[in-house]
Amino acid sequence: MDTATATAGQPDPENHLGGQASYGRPASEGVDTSHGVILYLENVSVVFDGFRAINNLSLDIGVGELRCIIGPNGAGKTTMMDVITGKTRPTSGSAFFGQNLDLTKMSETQIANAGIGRKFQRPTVFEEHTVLENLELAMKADKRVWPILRARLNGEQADRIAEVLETVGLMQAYRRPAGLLSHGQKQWLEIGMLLMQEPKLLLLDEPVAGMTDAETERTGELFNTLKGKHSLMVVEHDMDFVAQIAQGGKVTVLCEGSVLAEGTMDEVQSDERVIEVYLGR
Ligand SMILES: Nc1ncnc2c1ncn2[C@@H]1O[C@H](COP(=O)(O)OP(=O)(O)OP(=O)(O)O)[C@@H](O)[C@H]1O
Repeated sequence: MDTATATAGQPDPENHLGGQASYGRPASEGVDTSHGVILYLENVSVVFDGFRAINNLSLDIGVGELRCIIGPNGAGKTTMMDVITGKTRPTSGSAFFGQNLDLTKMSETQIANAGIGRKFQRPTVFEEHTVLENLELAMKADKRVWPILRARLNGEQADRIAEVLETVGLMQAYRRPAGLLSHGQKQWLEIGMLLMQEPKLLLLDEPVAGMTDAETERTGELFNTLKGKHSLMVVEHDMDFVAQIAQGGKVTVLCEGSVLAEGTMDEVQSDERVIEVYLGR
C-alpha cells in the first residue's frame, strides 16, 4: 500500500506542526532506563474515603518485559493503572517512569507524551473512519491538528503506518471503515493506534475480553512480537491467554491492593494463597 499517494497533493503537515516531533507527538523529556527498569512503583497506596484500594504496592517492570497482572475483582488492578497514567494520584508512595520521571507530578497528557500508552477494555476506534484514517488520527495526537488530517504523509510516516498495519494484521483491511471490523480487529486497530505513538510502556486492560478463541490466540502472538520492542503490562482474567503470553516471564498476582505473589505462571498457579483467593480449586 502506498499511503503517501493515498493522500498526495496536500500541504506538508510538518510545516504546520512547528516544534512537534515526528508523528505529531510533542517532544518530551526522555525517560532514563539505564538501570534496565521502565517502571517503579514503591509503597503506593490509594485511599478512597478511608478505603485502601491500593495498599503499599511495590512493583518494578523491566525494559522490554511483558508483565501479566492477575487477581480477583476489586484487587486494585485498574486503580494501579490509573496511578501510572496520572488519572489518580497516590495517597502515598512513589511512581517513576524510568529513573527520572516522577509520574505523581505529571499530568495525564505529559505521561502519555513521555511514552506510556493505555488501552482500555472496550475498543474506542473512530467507527466512521477507515483503518488507515484511524492510524493517521492516532499519529496526530494533538486533536487541534485534525483539520490537516488529509495532509500528505511524509515517507517515514507512510512507512510507519504500513509497519503498524503489518504488525497488527490489518494490512488487507486498511480501506475498511473501522465500524465494519470484528471486535477483535477493532481491538488490534486500537493497539495499532497506540503503537503509532511509539509508546515505551503499554498498559492493556483485559485485551481479549469478548474475543473469539482464534482472535485471542492471534492477540497472544501479537503481544509476543511486541515484547522486547516495548514494555507491556497486561491485566487479564483469561488464564489460557496469560499462559500463552507469560511463557517464562513474571506474573504478578494482586489482591486487596497489594502483591500477593509474583513468579512464573507455573509458580503462581501452584501457590496455595493464589489458588485460595483467585484461581480456585
Ligand atoms: N473512585 C473510587 N472511589 C471509591 N472506591 C473506588 C474507586 N475506584 C475504585 N474503588 C474501589 O477500589 C477497589 C479496587 O478497584 P479496581 O477497579 O482498581 O479493581 P480491579 O482489580 O481493577 O477489579 P476488576 O478486576 O473488577 O476490574 C474496589 O473495591 C473498588 O470498588
